[in-house]
Amino acid sequence: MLPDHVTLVDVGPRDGLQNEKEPVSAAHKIELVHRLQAAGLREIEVTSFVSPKWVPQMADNREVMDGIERRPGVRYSVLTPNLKGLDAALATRPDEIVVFGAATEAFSQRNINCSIAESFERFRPVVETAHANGIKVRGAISCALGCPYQGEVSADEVERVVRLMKDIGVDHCGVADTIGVGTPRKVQAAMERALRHYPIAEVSGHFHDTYGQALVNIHACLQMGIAIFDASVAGLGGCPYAKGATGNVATEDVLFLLNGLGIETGIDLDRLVDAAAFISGVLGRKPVSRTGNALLAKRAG
Ligand SMILES: CC(C)(COP(=O)([O-])OP(=O)([O-])OC[C@H]1O[C@@H](n2cnc3c(N)ncnc32)[C@H](O)[C@@H]1OP(=O)([O-])[O-])[C@@H](O)C(=O)NCCC(=O)NCCSC(=O)C[C@@](C)(O)CC(=O)[O-]
Repeated sequence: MLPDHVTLVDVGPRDGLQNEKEPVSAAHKIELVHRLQAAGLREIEVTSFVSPKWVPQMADNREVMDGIERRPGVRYSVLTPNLKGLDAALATRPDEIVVFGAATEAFSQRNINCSIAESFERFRPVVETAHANGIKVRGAISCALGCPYQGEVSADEVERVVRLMKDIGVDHCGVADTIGVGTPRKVQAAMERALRHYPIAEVSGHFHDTYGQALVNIHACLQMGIAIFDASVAGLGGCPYAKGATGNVATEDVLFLLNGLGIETGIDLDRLVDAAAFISGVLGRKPVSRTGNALLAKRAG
């Protein structure tokens, strides 16, 4: 049975914009967050507290977090790879923080400059400190369906990292297809490993649409009862450490699917398309979203 309600986490302001070569102003990022919450998004990944040398686009993290007019009922999350990032993030009152590990050693090294074991030594005090401050911790497992350096990734490798997340007290397990190579059976096998250690309400999917498989993978997760997905308005994005990776699945496309299935999200498609048009205008290109472009063309007559 499919779930009645799905939560979409819009990661556009963070995952979507982190790889943009031209600087996007803090004011535009803040406006994007405002438009997303006006469309009904209740979970927004706003920014990351990572090294500005590694990801310059997120260097304005504090300005962006401080500039948002917060709405009750909306959860604002930020990425923190280590205690330095968490300390800086705490000053901006995030509702949730995200630690991001990888299913493969090669990607862990390229993305956060350490081994998987070292990454968890860094995450452990981050989780403890976040919890001591009453903040929930989401974990993301990159390259759970394939790695740009290693290639195939097995379900055993995914489960190893799921266990590490559970061992250090991470509250939620996000399974991420960083390079978009997953297909439904493989996705279900990876999700099944996450579900051995986390309740279904604390497992989510994060799909990049590089090979056009994201929606079918989300449908495969829905069939398992999974009801939380990351998506990125206008299909923004691409990971700086995964060559050729395109954006996350577009939030508009996921919403169109969910609306068609009669699954409740609380999100207004027209206002979401407005948000997609806004940020695409800022970036000077069309949304990478079938639904967004179709509705914009319809509006234009
Ligand atoms: C993790 C580090 C920081 C380790 O980087 P490092 O060089 O190993 O760290 P370090 O502790 O040796 O410090 C080196 C320098 O970085 C500074 N530093 C150290 N930590 C921080 C911090 N938190 N904030 C700001 N500055 C920091 C530190 O102060 C020092 O500055 P310096 O003395 O040279 O001037 C680095 O590798 C990094 O920032 N990597 C970027 C990771 C990233 O943002 N990747 C993209 C997001 S993950 C993703 O997109 C995947 C996901 C989640 O969406 C799911 C999916 O699709 O797969």
